Formats: sequence, C-alpha cells, structure tokens
Amino acid sequence: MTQTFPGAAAPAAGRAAPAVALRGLTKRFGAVTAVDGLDLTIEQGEIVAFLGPNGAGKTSTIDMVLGLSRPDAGTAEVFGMTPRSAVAHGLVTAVMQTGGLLKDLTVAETVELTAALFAHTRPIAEVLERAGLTAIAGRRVAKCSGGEQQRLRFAMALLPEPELLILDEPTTGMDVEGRRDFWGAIRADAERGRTVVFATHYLEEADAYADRIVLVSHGHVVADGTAAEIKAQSSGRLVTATWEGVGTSEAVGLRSLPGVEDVELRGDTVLVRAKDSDSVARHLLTTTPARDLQITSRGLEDAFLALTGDNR
Ligand SMILES: Nc1ncnc2c1ncn2[C@@H]1O[C@H](COP(=O)(O)OP(=O)(O)OP(=O)(O)O)[C@@H](O)[C@H]1O
Repeated sequence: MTQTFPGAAAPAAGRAAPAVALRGLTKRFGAVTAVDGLDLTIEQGEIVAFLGPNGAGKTSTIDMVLGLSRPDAGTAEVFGMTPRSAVAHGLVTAVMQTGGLLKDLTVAETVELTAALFAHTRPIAEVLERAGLTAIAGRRVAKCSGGEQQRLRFAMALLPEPELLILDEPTTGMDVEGRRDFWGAIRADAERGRTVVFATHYLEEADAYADRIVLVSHGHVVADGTAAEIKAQSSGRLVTATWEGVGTSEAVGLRSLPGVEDVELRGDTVLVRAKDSDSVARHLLTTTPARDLQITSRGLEDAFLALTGDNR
C-alpha cells in the first residue's frame, strides 16, 4: 500500500515504511525490566492486538511508540521517523484509558475545543458521526456512559486524521454493549485503511477485533499471528479418527510422524495431538483405513496461559 503524508519524511525508496518498527526495545524501571528487547514490525493497514497479562509491558511499549518515554536500549520508529516526529506530523494519535475530559462541556464542545489545538482537522460533524456520537452531541460529558466517553476520546483522536491509531486498554470497565458499540465504531473506521494497534488483556476482544495478535509476556513477544495460528502454536491441534482394529504398532508409527506430540488410543478411536494437523490428516486418509476425521484446536485462553505462563 502506498500512502503519502504531507510534510512527512519520504519513506524508504519504493516501499512504504512500516507503521511501527521496534528493534530490541528495552525499558527499565529500577530493578524491573518492563520491556525486554522487544522486536516488532507492524505494516500499514494492519489491526493488531497487543495482548498480555497485567505487567507484561504493554503500556510501557505504547508510551515509547507515542514518544512519551524514551527507551533505555533499542529503537522505536513510526512511519520511518522518530515517535515524536510522527506525533508532531499528526500521523499517530491515541485513545487512553482515562483522563483528558472536562465534565462540564458537551460532547461537541469537547471535540471543538480539541480541534482548536490542531492546525488542520477533519470537520467536527464528520468525526462525531464516525465515532457514533451525533445523536448525543449536545450531552454533557458528566452524563455520558463509560462507553460514550471512550467514543468521545476516539472522536478526539480522529481529528487530525491519523494514519495510526493506538488504543491502550480502551474498554476497561465498560459493559458488554458499550464495548460492542465502541469496537463497531473502531472497525468501521479501520476499513478506511487506518492502522490500529490496541493493548488489551481481554482475549475475546483480541480474537474478535484484531487481524493479528501479538502476545507479550515479561516484556517480549512470545507469539505473533492470527488467533488461529496462536492457538495452534501453543497447543497444536487434536486430530481424532475412527480406525477399526488400531493397535500399539500403528500408534508407534503415527508417533514417529514429524510434528506429532502425542498419540492416544481409545478402543477404535485414535487421538493425535500435533503441530501440523494437515499432514497428520493427509497421512491418515491416504495411507491408513482411518475415517470420520475431526480436527479441533484448543482455545485462545489455553494458548494464552501456556505461552505467557500466566496463572490467573
Ligand atoms: N513508572 C513506573 N515505575 C516503576 N515501574 C513501572 C512503571 N511503569 C511500569 N512499571 C512496571 O513495569 C512493568 C510493566 O508495566 P506495564 O504497565 O507496561 O504493563 P502492562 O502490560 O501495560 O500491564 P497492565 O495490563 O496491568 O496495564 C510492571 O512490572 C510495572 O509495575
């Protein structure tokens, strides 16, 4: 995808710079290493969930991507430039969890006041519409629900029409309906090609709204891929088949296939746990009398616990 940014440094010849490029990113707070040599590239247009348990280093990483803090080692680049430069160019904005709202203003007044801080913004009516706030534009912030307040922060973040939108645990404390409306607005907006990165510790949110999940634990990336890939990575898949008369020698044969982790026999049923379920299925169907194949993957929750060592 080729994009041009007014006033921004030209991207590397012939190719758009990644939205985010983190190399060996490290942040320490005294004895605590919050971010520990983190490497990550996010291409333009991706919707990425930054998923991890409490204290994994999500907020510390985001703060460095936004230029709010400096790495102790490594580098953070946003669209090929320093984070501060990207923020100054209006290329990146953020929706944070709390703060930044004046309770006595209305929704529209809040957006108008924020717009006055930028040299150029999208029309106010348009950002209110995109954040699903038109119907409550005249409502005082104090009367808005948690979900409506987050959509207001989203509207404020949309004003400079950023290329990259960063959300740090944006739905903490929201009810189910508020979350659904909030993500509905974000997803609809992302269809325009905006890059979206959000930190969360809600598995279901990462699964439902991200194209790609970057799982972090103890300050570094422990898994990276689609929800399905991450599930497969930690626990593999279970291939179950009916194989009349299957015995120990057949089980030993299956066990020797590449990527097979475990084989279990239950009467005429064989259960094979494997990283590469496709090749197991192919083997069973083409070289054995096995039939009634089923392939199932374990849940993202299992993957999360296995990969992060989190014992919530
Ligand atoms: N300003 C700070 N001073 C000291 N320690 C800090 C500071 N900020 C973060 N930490 C520590 O760094 C580690 C990573 O924290 P961080 O907030 O980045 O994690 P997180 O993944 O965002 O967690 P959460 O989901 O709870 O927000 C934690 O151990 C935290 O206590």
